[in-house]
Amino acid sequence: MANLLKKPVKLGLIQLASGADKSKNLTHARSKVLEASKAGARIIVLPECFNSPYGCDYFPSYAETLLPSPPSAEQSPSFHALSSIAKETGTYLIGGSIPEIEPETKKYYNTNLTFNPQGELIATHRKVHLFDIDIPGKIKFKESDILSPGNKVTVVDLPEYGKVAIAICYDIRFPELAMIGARHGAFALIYPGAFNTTTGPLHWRLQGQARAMDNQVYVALCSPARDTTATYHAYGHSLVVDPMAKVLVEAGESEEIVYADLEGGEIDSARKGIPIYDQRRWDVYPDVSKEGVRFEE
Ligand SMILES: NC(=O)CCC(=O)C(=O)O
Repeated sequence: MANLLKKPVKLGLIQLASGADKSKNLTHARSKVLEASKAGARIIVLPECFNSPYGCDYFPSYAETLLPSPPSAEQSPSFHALSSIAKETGTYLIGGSIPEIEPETKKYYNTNLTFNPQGELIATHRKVHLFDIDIPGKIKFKESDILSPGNKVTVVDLPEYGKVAIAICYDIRFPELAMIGARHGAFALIYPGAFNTTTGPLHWRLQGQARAMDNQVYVALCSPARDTTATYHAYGHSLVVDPMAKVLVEAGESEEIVYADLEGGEIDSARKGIPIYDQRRWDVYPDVSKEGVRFEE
């Protein structure tokens, strides 16, 4: 069986407490990434919209320009902060997400930036499925009022370890995306996210376990800490699930870093024990990971 994860690695999820001040959020993110790297984490994840409050009212005022790449420090302070933190700590930094504005079209996106230990940008993922829901009396949210969707699947190679698939929050509800990532060799599906206090208790853990169980890979969900003074109350509960769908670690609601030690053997033994990965009936239904998958915007 292919060794999807080449060597064991400690994953760190930073359940960051962010506020309205972007530069304070960036400084704070740096101190937490330093803490995680000192604890041995070599792949570190930040939450969705880690440098701003989360909400349609905030996307335009916090949006940064990422093109042409690399952007200047004025165009994207978050790009430069993430790059230098990754380099300073010598870690892979999956930089949650930030609101992005595309300079030519003026379209807004919810965008992840991922850096290698040299501080080089190695992936971007624009949230593909926008969070548009309306549960009467509970929560109404329409990202598509402001944001445009991304148009690609993101699988990135971290040469020392192997591949990870990256997507953002609501993207986790679409198992096709996860399956494509897994079938393109990812050892982990990583979701910076910000579920809320209505859907979080119902589905956050379940979604993480379902994607792990379906695909027999590690799954990590990284949330902001809950701030009840903010307009959007993030669920928290950042967690890591193993390839047998067992929750290895789960945060509470406050700021916290959670860690998990990932090992390739766990993927192999899950797939050997319950061989669904190789029992697919592509003669009965199509393989979504094959036809027409877009890896470029
Ligand atoms: N930020 C998001 O995409 C939230 C998704 C969410 O809460 C859900 O239930 O799905």
